[in-house]
Amino acid sequence: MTASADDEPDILCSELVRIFVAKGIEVQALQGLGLRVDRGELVALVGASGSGKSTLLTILAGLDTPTAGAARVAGHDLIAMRGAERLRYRRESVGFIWQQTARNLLPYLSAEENIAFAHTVAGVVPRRRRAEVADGLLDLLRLGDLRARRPHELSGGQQQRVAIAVALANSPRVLLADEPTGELDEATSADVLATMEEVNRERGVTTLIVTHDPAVADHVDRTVRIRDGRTSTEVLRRTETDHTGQEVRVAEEFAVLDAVGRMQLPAEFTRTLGLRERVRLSLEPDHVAVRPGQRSANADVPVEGSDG
Ligand SMILES: Nc1ncnc2c1ncn2[C@@H]1O[C@H](COP(=O)(O)OP(=O)(O)OP(=O)(O)O)[C@@H](O)[C@H]1O
Repeated sequence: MTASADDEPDILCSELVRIFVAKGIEVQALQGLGLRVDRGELVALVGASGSGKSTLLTILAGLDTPTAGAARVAGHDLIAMRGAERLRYRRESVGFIWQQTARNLLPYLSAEENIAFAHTVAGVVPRRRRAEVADGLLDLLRLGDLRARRPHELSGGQQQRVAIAVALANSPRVLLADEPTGELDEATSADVLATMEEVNRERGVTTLIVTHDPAVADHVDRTVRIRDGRTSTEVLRRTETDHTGQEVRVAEEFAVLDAVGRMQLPAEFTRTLGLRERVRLSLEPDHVAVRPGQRSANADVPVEGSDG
């Protein structure tokens, strides 16, 4: 492990590529993806099915390695990391929550025993402190009364709350969740997302949630969208006070410009203006204009594609 400077982001990916070869056919699941998540941030990662979200999360979890590019998480270089460090990274630096509630917990152990098992496997928390750490987590996740129940005696939402406690057992710097509300109904999903928000606030654990759940917008300040294996847009949200003194949430969407100046135009823009293959770019005083490269039927009317 390399010691990380205090201002180093907890997740930093650049030009990440992951190519799978299945039956002789190459699939580029990640195509030069960049992502930065600062310490203590709570970020949602969204994108259509097949856009590369799970591929990215599996790499960040230390379970797969990219074909090319750079990725650092919690001070670890995920590309250079080998056997023993990789194992230690998975046990100490990251916690995971999977969509399938059953995948997160051992079915024959109670909530409390599942946390104790995570402690035993990793051996990070000293024995004398384990009971106290488990009590703190059961309190934080509102599981005090349910500590002796086994997974099948808990609702889906309660199981995911135990899963969060288990993921936090070894005080990881980074929490990764792959569709944590995918098997839950709307009300339970909102409860699990609110719990993750609270855990992030209380413990300061850097959290990345991959989700299709639109309700996530109510719980995170930043949503990153992946399209075709690249980060395409980000939505930033902030709370402002309007002229009547009311607090309102304001959301603003940005296109992501990568280190070498590439960005993706929204599919709706390219479709509406028939932009394909070649476009005309021009630098205006305060914006860049993108025009169709092919001659338009009415050449006198320039079509402005983007105003920055
Ligand atoms: N092990 C694999 N072998 C071959 N192709 C794969 C493999 N894993 C993923 N892919 C392909 O990589 C692309 C990205 O898949 P990925 O599972 O990362 O998408 P996703 O955004 O998580 O989708 P979903 O929202 O449906 O889970 C897809 O085209 C998928 O078929």
